[in-house]
Amino acid sequence: MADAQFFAIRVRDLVVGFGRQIVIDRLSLDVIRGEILGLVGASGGGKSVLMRTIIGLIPRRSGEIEVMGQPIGGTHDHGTQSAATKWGILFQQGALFSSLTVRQNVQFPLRENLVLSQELMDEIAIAKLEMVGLRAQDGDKYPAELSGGMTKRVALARALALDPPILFLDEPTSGLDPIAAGDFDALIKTLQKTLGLTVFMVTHDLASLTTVCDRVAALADGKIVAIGPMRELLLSEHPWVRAYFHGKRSQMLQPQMR
Ligand SMILES: Nc1ncnc2c1ncn2[C@@H]1O[C@H](COP(=O)(O)OP(=O)(O)OP(=O)(O)O)[C@@H](O)[C@H]1O
Repeated sequence: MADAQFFAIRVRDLVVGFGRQIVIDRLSLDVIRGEILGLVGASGGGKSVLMRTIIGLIPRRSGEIEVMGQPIGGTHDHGTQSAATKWGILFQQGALFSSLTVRQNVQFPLRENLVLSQELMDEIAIAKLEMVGLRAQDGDKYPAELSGGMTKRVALARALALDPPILFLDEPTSGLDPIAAGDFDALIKTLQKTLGLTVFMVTHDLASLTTVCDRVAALADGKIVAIGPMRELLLSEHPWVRAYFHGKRSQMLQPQMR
């Protein structure tokens, strides 16, 4: 199907809720292969729920989801678990295993999913650490010995361990200072270009949205109310999108965007 080659993620009429609360309400969204899509929305608006549902970690009430041409969840429950391990995922609390070294953390998905010699796993770990801008010797450190920026990079190296075609990032720059956040953004952009990765990124970071995202999608009232390059989002008439990008705080931060 031509569409499956063009789109990395296709979501149709998705409904997700908890008890009486409907969080995602007949939402549709297409993510193009090779793009970095930024997802914005109010706190508690359902961004993480949407991401986790796409990955197959949260059940849906109705709707269709396809990731890299494969249906997620629904009646194919055996596919759910493999989807979560097959795609690279960096959660907001992307905690590393504190009792494992950096190298062992990066190797964790390899151990869980493949049978490889220790030598090969060590080579892969070094390659992944270098890919995210860390040194081979950082592999001997424990998570408690890392800065926030290094921790995110190790979590990213772990997410890349199985060479996923798609990365899911939940607020990857939260908690980083602006320089570390900018460096992390540049790394994501480099990975997109060099590995041809598709990136689905939940973020509140206006700098990330303007500098690395090819398109931005705005989630409000359980739906995608605007989607397009940042310059188009800035022209959106939707009240929530206007308030988000043209509110006092955004204007203070982004005078050049007006
Ligand atoms: N497992 C769950 N059980 C019940 N309710 C949940 C569950 N997960 C999320 N919710 C609810 O779904 C809504 C959306 O939460 P979600 O974490 O997706 O928001 P968000 O847009 O990612 O917010 P933030 O920007 O603050 O991280 C919230 O009202 C939350 O309480």
